[in-house]
Amino acid sequence: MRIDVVTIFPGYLAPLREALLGRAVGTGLLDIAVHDLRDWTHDVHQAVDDAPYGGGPGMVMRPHVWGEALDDVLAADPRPARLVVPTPAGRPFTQAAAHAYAAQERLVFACGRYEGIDQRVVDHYAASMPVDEISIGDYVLVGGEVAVLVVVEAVARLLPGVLGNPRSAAEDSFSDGLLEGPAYTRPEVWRGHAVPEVLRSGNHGAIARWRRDRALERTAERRPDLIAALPPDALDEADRAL
Ligand SMILES: Nc1cc(-c2ccc3cc[nH]c3c2)n[nH]1
Repeated sequence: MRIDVVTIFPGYLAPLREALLGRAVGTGLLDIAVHDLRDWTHDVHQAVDDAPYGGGPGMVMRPHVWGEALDDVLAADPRPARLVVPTPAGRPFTQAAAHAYAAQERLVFACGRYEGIDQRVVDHYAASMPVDEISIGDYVLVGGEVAVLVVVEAVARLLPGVLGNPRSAAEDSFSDGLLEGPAYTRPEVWRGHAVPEVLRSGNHGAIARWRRDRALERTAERRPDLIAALPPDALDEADRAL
């Protein structure tokens, strides 16, 4: 997979070179290119923003700079790409979306700043390629870069070979529509808190049941919306008895 990120703060994307993602890049599982939007400006001030039509606070990112940048970035690789634009007004980014993105050959991220990017940029490219305006949560960041870090990490970990143990991704929270339950490791007792006995019993059937029950309890308590969204056949009789 190739990932391109266009931003006025390339340094914000440095974490993509670290740890798990850095190794994925180093082993060729992932190809990441970060581009400075200002490289496509032609004025001495390298202006990328201007006042909003209709008035209002802040500035809006100018369409022509974005157009020149995205034209060049898209042309640099023949693989079909999906343009992803983080915005508080976007569709929620979910684990299902992460799986869909992991199947893409190429993702191009446009990082907005200020009050965002002139809407005509999204409208223009949406006429010729898939474009997603996505939100990583109902809170407002200062720019799209942090959202890109979140999305790239959620997607990259799903790529074959990136995670040491592929079962981790298969047993993720949300993989079965539920939140993960609690996890424990040594010591058996820590500050008077003991590990639940069933987890030390060696009874794999009882352990699986206990973990499922804890996941159901946690999901019902913290995210009843996920319970409501489960398909009718998702809960078995034992689940319903909980
Ligand atoms: N989920 C979420 C996305 C954002 C976001 C994305 C891009 C820009 C550009 C300027 N402010 C931004 C905020 N905030 N919260």
